[in-house]
Amino acid sequence: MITLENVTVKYPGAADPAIDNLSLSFQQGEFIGVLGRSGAGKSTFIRTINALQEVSSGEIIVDDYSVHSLSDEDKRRLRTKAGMIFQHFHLIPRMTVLQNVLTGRFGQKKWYENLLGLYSEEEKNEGKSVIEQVGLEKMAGRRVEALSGGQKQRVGIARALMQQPDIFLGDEPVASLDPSTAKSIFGILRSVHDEKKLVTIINIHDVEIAKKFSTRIIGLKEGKLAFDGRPEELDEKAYNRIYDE
Ligand SMILES: Nc1ncnc2c1ncn2[C@@H]1O[C@H](COP(=O)(O)OP(=O)(O)OP(=O)(O)O)[C@@H](O)[C@H]1O
Repeated sequence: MITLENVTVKYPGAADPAIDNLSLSFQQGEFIGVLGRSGAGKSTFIRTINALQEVSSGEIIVDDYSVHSLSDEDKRRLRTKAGMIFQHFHLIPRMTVLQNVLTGRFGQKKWYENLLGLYSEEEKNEGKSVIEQVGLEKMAGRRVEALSGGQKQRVGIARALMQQPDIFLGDEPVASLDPSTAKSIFGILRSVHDEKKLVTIINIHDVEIAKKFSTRIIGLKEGKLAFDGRPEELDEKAYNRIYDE
């Protein structure tokens, strides 16, 4: 469903590529935890899959389409199919939970509908249903600025769900949360993933959480693949391959 063929990403002026000749394939239903030291290329990897970052060479193929040869319009359409969850949530603090969640439909609506905040009853009901799915039903009318970090990330997940995605991408979505909240957020992500049979690819620093919730672990080191296997295959030797200097 998602294939990377010899993908290299080199930032202007950088001595070494951030992603170095990576070839990988991901199938529907896989929940992939991406590990690696700081600077290993994890964020670049996620952003490249979402066509937010251009490749320097190689190809990314999603559902038979080569992402980087798509027009800007088609790239936007592809992005609506990939729900992105961010470390710092990227929510609108003064708007309510429901209003934030409804913005997940942004890419699928006409510009003036977005400008005027026009949503159908059906969309509002769907918004309420995804809010319920992440356990925030009592807070749909509350402003996001009055929520805890864990609750904000649940809103982030609900907004991504509102996109009706095929792919979930997460760039360190629990890095600013305490360990127990982080686990509960991963629990929600995994149950949504299983229910919708998505492809989920998430960068994470916490190896224990990655092993507990992923079906597959990818380890990056200096932009190259240092590990690709099942969580139970990530033994000490593999761990050292990813994290040793
Ligand atoms: N916009 C940019 N311009 C130039 N270099 C960049 C840019 N973004 C990232 N880099 C470099 O590319 C490499 C990979 O960075 P990236 O952010 O993808 O790593 P990461 O594994 O996500 O790190 P972290 O865990 O610290 O977030 C690093 O050497 C970084 O300095």
